[in-house]
Amino acid sequence: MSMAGIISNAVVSPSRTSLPSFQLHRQFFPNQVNTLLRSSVFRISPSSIRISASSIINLEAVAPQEDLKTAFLDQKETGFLHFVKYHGLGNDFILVDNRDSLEPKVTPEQAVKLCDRNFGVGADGVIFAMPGINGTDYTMRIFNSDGSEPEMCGNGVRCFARFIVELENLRGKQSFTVYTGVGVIVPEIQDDGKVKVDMGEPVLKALDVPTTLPVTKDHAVVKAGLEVDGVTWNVTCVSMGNPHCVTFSSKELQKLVVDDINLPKIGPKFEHHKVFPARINTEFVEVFSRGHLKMRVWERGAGATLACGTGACAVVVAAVLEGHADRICNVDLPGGPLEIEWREHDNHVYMTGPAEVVFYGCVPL
Ligand SMILES: N[C@@H](CCC[C@H](N)C(=O)O)C(=O)O
Repeated sequence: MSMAGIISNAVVSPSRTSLPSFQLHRQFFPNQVNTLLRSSVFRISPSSIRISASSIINLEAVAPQEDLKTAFLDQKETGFLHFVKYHGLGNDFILVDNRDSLEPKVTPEQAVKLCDRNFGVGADGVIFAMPGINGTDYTMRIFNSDGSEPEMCGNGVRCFARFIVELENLRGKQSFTVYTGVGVIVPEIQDDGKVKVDMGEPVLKALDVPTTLPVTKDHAVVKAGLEVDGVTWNVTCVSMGNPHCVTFSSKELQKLVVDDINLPKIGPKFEHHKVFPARINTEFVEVFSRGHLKMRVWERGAGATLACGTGACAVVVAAVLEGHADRICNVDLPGGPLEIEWREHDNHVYMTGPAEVVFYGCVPL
């Protein structure tokens, strides 16, 4: 449920809390309570908003939710960052309306602070909705939670598409062109609210992934041995604009059981391995059938996340190349499933999945 949704049903109660707080914006409320709430600090729980003021105020009279959202997103107060937090299967992002400039409103250092789950808002990355370039409708840029800038983000682009729909007040089925670090990406909002994205062609040439691992066929690294932490993993390397190393097995284990993988221990060793000059995202995959896979991911610049869209695309490409799966698969991630198709006739990968608002927020910058 969005914060606006929570607010419209909420009873405000007094509370003293030292937990992370957000400044409540007066435009959420009718005039008579503006003054009282303007400087109040609150935190949200599933059923209530707690305010550090001493009065109890009934908020039933707030304006309709759509107006609240529009009013909130229109705020341009200096010194504050207005954002909407979204998630795609638990891969969460702070979305910033940056349509008036090609300069991100947040620096990489500020992004690190905002993404901090204890001292900040908490997210896997910060995404900027910017004006389009090269004839596109919009530009998307993203900072990982460590402040690095990846070329592309699959779950992020679905969240981006839903954010644009909200910013522009669009209705029904929509699609637009988005300029990213990998070129033009085309997300399409479907009737059921899910977002289908043409993720373009996978890049298999080792030098372009990039990896210095020896190629196994056609300049690509498919089921090659890579030693990490004393284990020889069989890996296939795929770039979906950003680099991925996918493994289904090791020399010792014919099939991985992904829940048994110690991700925080092994993930960083893949990420910083010398054969990956731009670092790497790593996917550990279990095959249930030719159309059903399960993966866990260690992301470059973000660590273990609940989902990775580009990762799921890379997994299906690798599964087809290694002969484990057909071209249309459901991929289970810790945060839920994605539908992935590597289409034969155009060589493009298509990803379909959800993107949801978590809450609306405002922080001093
Ligand atoms: N979670 C994303 C990928 C984000 C970028 C990645 N951490 C990288 O550095 O390449 C996705 O859904 O694709």
